[in-house]
Amino acid sequence: MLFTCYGLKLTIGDLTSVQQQLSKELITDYLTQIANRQFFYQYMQKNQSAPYTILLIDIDFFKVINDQFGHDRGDQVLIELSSLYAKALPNNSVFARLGGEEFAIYLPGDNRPKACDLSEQLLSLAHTIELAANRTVSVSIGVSFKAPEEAFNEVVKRADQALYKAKNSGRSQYYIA
Ligand SMILES: Nc1nc2c(ncn2[C@@H]2O[C@H](COP(=O)(O)OP(=O)(O)OP(=O)(O)O)[C@@H](O)[C@H]2O)c(=O)[nH]1
Repeated sequence: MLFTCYGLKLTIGDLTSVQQQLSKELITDYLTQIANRQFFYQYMQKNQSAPYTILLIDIDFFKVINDQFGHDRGDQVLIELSSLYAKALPNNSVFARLGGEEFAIYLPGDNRPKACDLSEQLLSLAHTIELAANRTVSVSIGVSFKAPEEAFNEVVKRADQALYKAKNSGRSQYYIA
């Protein structure tokens, strides 16, 4: 069967694929192609019953990277970091770009040694992105574990406070809330 939509003749199959594409675009970050903020918060809201860990990751001095190496290189850094992290993360985690140079990871469970190992790994991976001779990217990370009965926005708030401490203590490190 054919439908007419904005002057185009579309089959049901076409409409389904357009709809699927639009649904995917709504939850995907346009630049890095990982999940976006909207998807991340919806996912957290729906997965509140079991223990989980949140990692907030923020690239250090990103404004300086843009200013010194150009906005395109800045974009490239966001893409490279996303790709490195997406490959390194466990399959059951959710990785999203919250906006700008800030990323978040939802990790099922609240295993502290595991969160520490992962944070160390993410700090090291950032340093594999070279900006110039002897100059690499660095990130700061804030970690929080969901407390019983704690609302998801409170868990994120504590991770954000830990991130703030990591930034204020010299960057390129992680803190646990
Ligand atoms: N290239 C690029 N830059 C972006 C994008 N989104 C936000 N920015 C830039 O990211 C920069 C963030 O700067 P700040 O919030 O000052 O943070 P910072 O320089 O990383 O400093 P610290 O977080 O304190 O280490 C701003 O200059 C924004 O313009 C983007 O999609 N691409």
